[in-house]
Amino acid sequence: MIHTDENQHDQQPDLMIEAIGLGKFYGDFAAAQNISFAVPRGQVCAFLGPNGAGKSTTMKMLTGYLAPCEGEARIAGFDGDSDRLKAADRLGYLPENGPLYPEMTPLSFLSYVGETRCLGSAFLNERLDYVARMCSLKEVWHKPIGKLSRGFRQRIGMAQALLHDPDVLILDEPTSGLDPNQVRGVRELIEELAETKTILLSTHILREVHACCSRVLLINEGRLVFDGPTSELGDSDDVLEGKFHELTLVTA
Ligand SMILES: Nc1ncnc2c1ncn2[C@@H]1O[C@H](COP(=O)(O)OP(=O)(O)OP(=O)(O)O)[C@@H](O)[C@H]1O
Repeated sequence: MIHTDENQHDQQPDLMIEAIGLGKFYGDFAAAQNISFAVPRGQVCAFLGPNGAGKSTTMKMLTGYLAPCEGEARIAGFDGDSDRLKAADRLGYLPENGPLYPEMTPLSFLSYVGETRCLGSAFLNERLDYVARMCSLKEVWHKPIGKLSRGFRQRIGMAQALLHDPDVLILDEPTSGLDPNQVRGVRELIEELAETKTILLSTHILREVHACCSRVLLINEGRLVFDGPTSELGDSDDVLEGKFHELTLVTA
């Protein structure tokens, strides 16, 4: 796809998340290399791989939190390096262990996030109300974050990712460490968001893949080893688990 200033501003791009030959190296070690894929508008895509495969590294490069050693990342057609602020406006990112301020309440933290994003007060109030409802935060809205369970903290992370109403969501293990009821709640939230957003979602829970994602990207030892429709990896969690195992056997 050719991106010009004109088509970036006059029409919505078709490709909302683009990884173009992304690579990150620590000395001789490749945490991620030659990662290329493009997620079209409206698609919900699972990003799978064993521990240490390179999922978070790739997501950090896509979101502008980590500079790639090679390649480019684009969000909604905007280059993550030269057009970083425009890309950030269109993107909501839930990092694996996002920073939260324990002495703040969800309300004060999210208001602060909204101010740093320069959201106008009427829009911010509307969005605070929306995320409090969508992320089921009302009962803890005025409690210090440091006193909240992991489940609530994870939902505050989701709320900050959704606050500015971005088109694109990059969610790094949104259900990690949650109990089964909380997992279900987050899954339902993602299903609802999937109606209007483009989503890249990393997870170790294969059930989430069948529930939410039409496409799977699978990474192993820093390289993309599968990119295709979820249906190509079987129609049950057992079959998916077998394929996952097959595709991620350690090569060393
Ligand atoms: N700053 C760093 N210095 C050196 N190695 C690093 C650094 N950050 C990540 N790595 C290594 O890069 C590899 C990929 O890490 P990454 O966190 O991207 O994996 P992951 O797929 O997200 O794993 P998990 O599922 O456990 O979260 C790992 O071997 C990790 O130890």
